[in-house]
Amino acid sequence: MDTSRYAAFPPVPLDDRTWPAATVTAAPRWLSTDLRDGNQALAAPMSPERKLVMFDLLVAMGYKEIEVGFPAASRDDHDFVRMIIEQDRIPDDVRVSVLVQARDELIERTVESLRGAPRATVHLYNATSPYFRRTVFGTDRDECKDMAVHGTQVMMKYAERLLGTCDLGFQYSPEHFSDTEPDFALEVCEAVMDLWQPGPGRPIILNFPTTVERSTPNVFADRIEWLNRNLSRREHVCLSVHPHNDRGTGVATAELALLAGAERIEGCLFGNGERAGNVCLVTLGLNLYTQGVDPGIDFSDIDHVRRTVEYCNGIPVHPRHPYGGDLVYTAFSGSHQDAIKKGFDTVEREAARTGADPSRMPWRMPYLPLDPQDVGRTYEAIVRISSQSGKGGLAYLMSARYGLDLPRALQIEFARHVQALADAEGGEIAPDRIRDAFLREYAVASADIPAFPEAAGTVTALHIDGEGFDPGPRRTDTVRAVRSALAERGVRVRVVHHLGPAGREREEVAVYAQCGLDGRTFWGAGIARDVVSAALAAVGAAVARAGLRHPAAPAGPPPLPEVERRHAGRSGHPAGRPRRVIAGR
Ligand SMILES: CC(=O)SCCNC(=O)CCNC(=O)[C@H](O)C(C)(C)COP(=O)(O)OP(=O)(O)OC[C@H]1O[C@@H](n2cnc3c(N)ncnc32)[C@H](O)[C@@H]1OP(=O)(O)O
Ligand SMILES: CC(C)C(=O)C(=O)O
Repeated sequence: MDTSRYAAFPPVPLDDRTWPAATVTAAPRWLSTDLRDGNQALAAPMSPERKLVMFDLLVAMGYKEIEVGFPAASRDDHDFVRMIIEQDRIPDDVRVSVLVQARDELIERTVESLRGAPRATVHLYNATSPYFRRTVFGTDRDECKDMAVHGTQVMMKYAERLLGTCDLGFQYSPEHFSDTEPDFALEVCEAVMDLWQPGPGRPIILNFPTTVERSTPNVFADRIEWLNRNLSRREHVCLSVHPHNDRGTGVATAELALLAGAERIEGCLFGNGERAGNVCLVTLGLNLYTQGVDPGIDFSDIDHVRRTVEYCNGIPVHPRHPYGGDLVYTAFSGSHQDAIKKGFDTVEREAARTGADPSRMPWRMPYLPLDPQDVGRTYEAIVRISSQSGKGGLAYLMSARYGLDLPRALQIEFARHVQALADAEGGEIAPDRIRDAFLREYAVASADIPAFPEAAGTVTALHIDGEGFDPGPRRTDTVRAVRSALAERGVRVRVVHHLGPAGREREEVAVYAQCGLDGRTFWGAGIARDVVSAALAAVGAAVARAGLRHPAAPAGPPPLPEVERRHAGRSGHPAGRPRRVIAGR
């Protein structure tokens, strides 16, 4: 590869820049150009029906400025604009805009397409960079400026036809601004403003694109800060940016531009658009949200947004796309899963201690910058198990999905079984298979435990999972009942542990018995509606696993139970744990 064919981008001389110390405290004005820049980049542009689906989505999400097309481009584009106007589909608080080149015949048709709209914006553009001046237009600087001025004149002439019926706004973009000499971009914009005469009640939008993103975002921010300082009539100018994503830094470009004084951002949902796309409005909006700034856009059902965008564009959204991809709230790796489990446990403890509603507590969670429930996702897919997972992830999954809080030593032992399964099979292991593996291995059917060899074994520890609701006398009674039920069968229990925090409601109890038998340790699990039955089953299972099965006990694994999954609602348990562990036992 020959790097000598490429040149580094020139920096902007701005030594007293202030944007690095700025912070963003309010959302900018957003413009969705899904129906224009997004649409023009599709191999198969949207049909009128898909355009309408996209338009309705954008309106429902709360976008107030929507570029609805390039009416002079095609009959479809023109007719769509006519349709939403004639069918009165544009809400009162939404302003549509249409794009046009600085060419007389196109401008007339474009302005005409807006007839009957109560408010709209005409967006005029021409490229201003030296390369385009030379190669595409064959003009010098003055001629290039004249294109913009003439286009504005023509636009204003035709706009008179809409006088009194339409509140017509005006937007001008020096296309390829990021490759244009800043002083020339300013000169062109000033000439356009001299004609339009922005003032009170007559604003102008000046929109500065990185038509092709070719520099780092700081260079663009310097350019925006320079413009912000040098544009005249600044209070009547809405300084807008239109970042593309050729270097993969469209989001950073937009965010630094905001720090530098931009007030409006144009982009597309999930970053559709020419080449590597326009800047992604979902990412920008939710980046603000996770800083505590209201983006003013409804992202509460991100999967609906994603599915609709995929339908309209005919392009799938990458599973790792920020905030909306299928996998972005999922951890496969062990240490991530372990930290997430500990994070949820902390929330649960804190909620139990303070009585706070977990869904209203400040969000702080390892590896999850956003609460998935805020965008309509559940906690179910946070942890998925593969060969990269460890005991923490397993423990989370067993707890969050099946209500089984395994003691640490059992987590470690069970993780080895699952690892062996993952090594043997490769790929992901579905949660239900993990649950089944657990039950098959540890909840071995054993109706009774008369074979427990009094002299040879003892129950080293019983872990009661699900009786955590009562730290007081009832808990003591429970322990007493369990001990005496086992004692009747000649089984001594050394220690009883309670798992799970106080305050958790459960319909079933799981007991995990750690038994020392014949000099080795065997775990067994029992799940039942009462703690005594669960404890007997757990000890029985441990005995059976040790090979000390009572002759009358049924051999083999128990029938697999149905699992009732309950996802916590927004006010539910942060980990979405089911109240009932396993039904039908
Ligand atoms: C960065 C952006 O996304 S800008 C938006 C781009 N979007 C689109 O192009 C989609 C819609 N466009 C179209 O459908 C077509 O290009 C049309 C209908 C507008 C025009 O089509 P045509 O007239 O057949 O020609 P074509 O697209 O090739 O036009 C190129 C001509 O326009 C000129 N031109 C290009 N941009 C501009 C502009 N902003 N202002 C004035 N003239 C321009 C070119 O110099 C060229 O002129 P030439 O024919 O004298 O060499
Ligand atoms: C018309 C302008 C704003 C544009 O789409 C671009 O430069 O990318």
